[in-house]
Amino acid sequence: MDTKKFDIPADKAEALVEVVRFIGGQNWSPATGGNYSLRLDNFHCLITQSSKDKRNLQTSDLMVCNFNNQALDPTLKPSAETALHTKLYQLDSEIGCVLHTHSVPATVLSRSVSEQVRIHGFEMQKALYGNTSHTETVCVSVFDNNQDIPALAKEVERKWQQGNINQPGLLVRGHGLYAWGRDVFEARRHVEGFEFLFSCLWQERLAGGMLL
Ligand SMILES: CSC[C@@H](O)[C@@H](O)C(=O)COP(=O)(O)O
Ligand SMILES: [Zn+2]
Repeated sequence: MDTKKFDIPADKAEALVEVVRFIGGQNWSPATGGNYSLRLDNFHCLITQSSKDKRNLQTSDLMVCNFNNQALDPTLKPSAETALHTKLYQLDSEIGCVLHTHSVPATVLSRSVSEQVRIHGFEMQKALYGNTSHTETVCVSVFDNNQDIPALAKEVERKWQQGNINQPGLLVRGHGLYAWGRDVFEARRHVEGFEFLFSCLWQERLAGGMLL
């Protein structure tokens, strides 16, 4: 067990809390759903404790876990989905922040497709790293939900290694969005971009097709 004391950098904790409160204010993290983390180094992340109210998160609601999903302070209970965060940090050393939301559009859209959500024709696609035109097609991978989070993380690893995750986010069916970025700012832009795009797609579906 890694019980090393870790001094949490105040600026990082405050930046993470600020983005989580913003997300909570959008109603993308209701009923304690969602979890949020930030890389501290190549072995540790700062992550939300389990079952905290994300709309009014405090820096004291954060804790440090290592990439083996162990809490440095064993008296604190880390997010139930810590293993997905730590898997992403290990898959890509450039990932600096992982944000997991439970919005209505992401949840319903993920239940209406099989393996991916295809997004085409929206200017907002450019909010997602690597996308430069509405004429491209953004494919967001969808994973079946699983209460066994380490198993779900392994499935993410498998698809990642096959090259099948090429956007800064993925959906878990009937559950929500995981989005990431090199820092909190970029991860927030990705969450906002995805949530906007999912909302557009869902509203188009409700309207019975494209509104063009
Ligand atoms: C309110 S149910 C949501 C949880 O089961 C889970 O999916 C979630 O996102 C929050 O879990 P948490 O342990 O608080 O990080
Ligand atoms: Zn969740």
